[in-house]
Amino acid sequence: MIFTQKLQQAWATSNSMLTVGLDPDPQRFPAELQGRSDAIFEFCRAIIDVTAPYACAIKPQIAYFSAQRAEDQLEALCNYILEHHPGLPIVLDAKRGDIGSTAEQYAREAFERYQADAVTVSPYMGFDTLEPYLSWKSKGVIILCRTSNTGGSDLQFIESADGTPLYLHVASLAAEKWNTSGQCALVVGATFPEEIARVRARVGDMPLLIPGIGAQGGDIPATVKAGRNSQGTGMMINSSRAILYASGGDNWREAAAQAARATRDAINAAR
Ligand SMILES: O=C(O)c1cc(=O)[nH]c(=O)n1[C@@H]1O[C@H](COP(=O)(O)O)[C@@H](O)[C@H]1O
Repeated sequence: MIFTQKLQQAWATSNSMLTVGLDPDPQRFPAELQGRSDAIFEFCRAIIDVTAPYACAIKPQIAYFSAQRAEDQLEALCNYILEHHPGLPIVLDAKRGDIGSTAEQYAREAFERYQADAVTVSPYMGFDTLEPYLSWKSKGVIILCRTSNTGGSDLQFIESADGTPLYLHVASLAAEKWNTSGQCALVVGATFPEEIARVRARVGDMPLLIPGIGAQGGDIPATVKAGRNSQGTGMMINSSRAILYASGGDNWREAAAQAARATRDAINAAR
């Protein structure tokens, strides 16, 4: 199923716009998993199982796996999601960006090796570096636009002669020129609701991946009001650490489920 369709269905069936981010840090794992060679898989599998009812997507961050030499565990997790939670889109957060020939390999990595439904990419090197991802017609290409970190302003706020900041150029290009597959989305940080609204005004109903609530302190009602589309949906609002590490004790599964449910409900209350 194509990415946008899978996402639409997930929004509807789970009544949720929460994306659960997988940033597994073994140092923060509960005691029962310490020292196990499959700890990353088991931690993430449990998190997925308990949070899936409250989520519209799962977003594994690839560096947390590759830094631990655990790409095999990420592969196994993606297979697990496809088998046990087939309605849940997998967003591989890799933030790739390189010349076309290399991008072809990154696209194969995301869409073949990990079977992701979508991948995050940087637009910094221009359209020809995005084309290899877009040639996978059913796959989502999620383009960095206005990132959640403070340093994002260093480049994203640079203005062209008519006063338009770079991040809005990215939004316009994504909506008007680059979206050849109809599967593009944009990353906009919850830490900047005003800019979310400006991006939404430029891109119609295009999906937005919005990290920055939870551990980064973004305001949920302001985010939802700024980012919802004409259907009252249109957002994958990501929370990673606030869910993964809601408790370091024996009740870590229940605490993660509770955090996911509370976040889903807070998002829905603002719709
Ligand atoms: O693409 C992302 O997911 C992303 C974009 C962005 O602008 N800011 C951002 O924090 N993220 C990711 O969101 C995750 C952090 O989420 P929290 O733990 O909820 O703060 C990490 O995987 C980041 O790489």
